[in-house]
Amino acid sequence: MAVVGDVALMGTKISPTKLIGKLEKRVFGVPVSSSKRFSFSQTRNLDVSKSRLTAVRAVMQVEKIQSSSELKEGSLGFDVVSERELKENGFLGLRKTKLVCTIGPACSSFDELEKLAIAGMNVARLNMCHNSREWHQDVIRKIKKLNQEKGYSVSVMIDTEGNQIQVVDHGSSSSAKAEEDSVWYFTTEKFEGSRPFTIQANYEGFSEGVNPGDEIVIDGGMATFEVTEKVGNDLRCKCTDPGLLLPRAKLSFWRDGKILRRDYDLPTLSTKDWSDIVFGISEGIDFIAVSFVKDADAIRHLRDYLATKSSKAIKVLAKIESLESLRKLEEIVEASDGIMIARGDLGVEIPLEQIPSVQEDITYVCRQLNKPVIVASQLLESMVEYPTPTRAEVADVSEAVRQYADALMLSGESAIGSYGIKALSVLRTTSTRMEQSCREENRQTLLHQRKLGVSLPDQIAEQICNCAVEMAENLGVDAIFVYTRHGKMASLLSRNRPNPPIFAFTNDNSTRMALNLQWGVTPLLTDLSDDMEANVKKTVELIKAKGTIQKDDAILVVSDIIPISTAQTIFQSIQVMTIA
Ligand SMILES: Nc1ncnc2c1ncn2[C@@H]1O[C@H](COP(=O)(O)OP(=O)(O)O)[C@@H](O)[C@H]1O
Ligand SMILES: C=C(OP(=O)(O)O)C(=O)O
Ligand SMILES: [K+]
Ligand SMILES: [Mg+2]
Repeated sequence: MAVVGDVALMGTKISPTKLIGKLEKRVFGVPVSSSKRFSFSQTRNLDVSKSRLTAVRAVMQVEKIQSSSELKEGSLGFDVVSERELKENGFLGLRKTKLVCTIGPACSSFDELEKLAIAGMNVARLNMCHNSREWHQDVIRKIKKLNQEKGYSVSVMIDTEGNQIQVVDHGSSSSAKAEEDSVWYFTTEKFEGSRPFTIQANYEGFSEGVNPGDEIVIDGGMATFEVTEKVGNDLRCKCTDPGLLLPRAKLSFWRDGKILRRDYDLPTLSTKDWSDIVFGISEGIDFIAVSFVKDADAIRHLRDYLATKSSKAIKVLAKIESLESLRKLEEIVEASDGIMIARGDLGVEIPLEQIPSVQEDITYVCRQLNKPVIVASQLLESMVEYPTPTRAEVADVSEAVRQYADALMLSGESAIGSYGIKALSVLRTTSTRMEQSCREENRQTLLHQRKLGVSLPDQIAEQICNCAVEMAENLGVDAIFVYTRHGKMASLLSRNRPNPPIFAFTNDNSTRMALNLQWGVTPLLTDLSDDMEANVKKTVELIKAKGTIQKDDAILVVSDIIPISTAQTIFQSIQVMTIA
């Protein structure tokens, strides 16, 4: 009571009793009913988090009897996890925020990968900085096998090593400690055995433009050195802020409190990155995340390359992790298929206290420009070591969900941590809870959408999707169905962050895998014809047969199947149907 009184005194307009009601709703999840249909949908999902646990358990039990997810005549390409979540939790219980897991030694076995898939991993990320080609190939093949044989639908992303200046060797196999005032020698010269207080950097030109008096910051603040002398290309430095030197620690150079921007002669994609990309194409990956993007050129270049070299559509994500990429944010977002806010390295380049607002800005720009955005790095960092997250970490995850990020990513938590599955379930339950709060507050009605379309068909598509979502909200429909070959309509609907789930029916498997990163979209692989009536009829029947749709459920149907065969008129429409 005292707390409520305090809150009221602090100027909130909500009366204590109303506030208690609001808190109860938050804590116990009592639904706010706005319309009859809406409340009907919600009462089926009273305790989403609890029934979700049942869902995961249930999936674990049925997984053995699931058949192939590949398209069969008259079947619906539902992945086993979404299908189970839908059966257990109803339409509104489908999680909106997508989950990405970095795969490392802690989770690379078939069983561990399957546990992550069951626990909701939508995309598996392979960081090409680490491990061997064979290791990555083995992981990709296991994921494909899980998808094909056990009915999961996990997309594969490779993340390029990129060009960055980092430590190759600091004289110790694990971490080395830099003590205050100790003198260290930075060089690119390779040395055999141990050479105390010597740090080998990976790039010949690392010291170009660096002068005595400048600072070298390790991993964004782990330790700091002052350059005391330049010896040829090498640097003699004194440790001014003691700390740890980890393997492959990253180096940044500072003068008068500002990061030193030097025109490194380093392309965004190195020779190794190109060979990793060729490897990725041959393994049928779905996404390439490009590290240390400086401008839109590298992204355009890669997309052009993929258009000619890859038979399937591979989506290119730009990682925002440098000052340059922030300066050219809009052109990079426009040129790419999606964005990763790589807060790890971004925190090396900009002051840490700017990360939260920069994250919010990037998330906003991405939604405006209709590109999916992943919030990455240190979301649950303490869970690399501990089985529960800190309260601050849960608050960070919730904030990313409140900002309507499309996806959240685990790094070390899943790659090397002992509690990867637990970390994933923290992401799942935390995002589900925040999504519910956003729904109850109807926060999506506050979203403003920038006009995107230039051509008339693009403008029509955009208007149809904006209006469709408004209708869906006003009518309180149970689900939105969209028929889409390339995923554009599905993403335009998702951009409006509607309350009902978006079922995106597509006949293109790469569209289906790409939509795994899109907020609120459940992609389904199915045959589509030019006859929209037939498509709708067939998919409703198939969903009905799954037992997930009920009498009187209302479905809003959006279609933009553009006939490929004839010069028929393009027909884009919104229809609402009630299940008889
Ligand atoms: N494929 C892998 N093999 C071995 N270790 C890995 C792999 N992927 C990730 N890791 C480990 O997980 C940590 C966190 O992953 P990530 O954030 O992707 O990399 P980094 O810390 O290098 O930016 C890495 O520092 C590394 O120790
Ligand atoms: C995701 C990131 O990139 P990487 O893990 O490849 O450094 C990051 O810097 O936050
Ligand atoms: K990387
Ligand atoms: Mg990075």
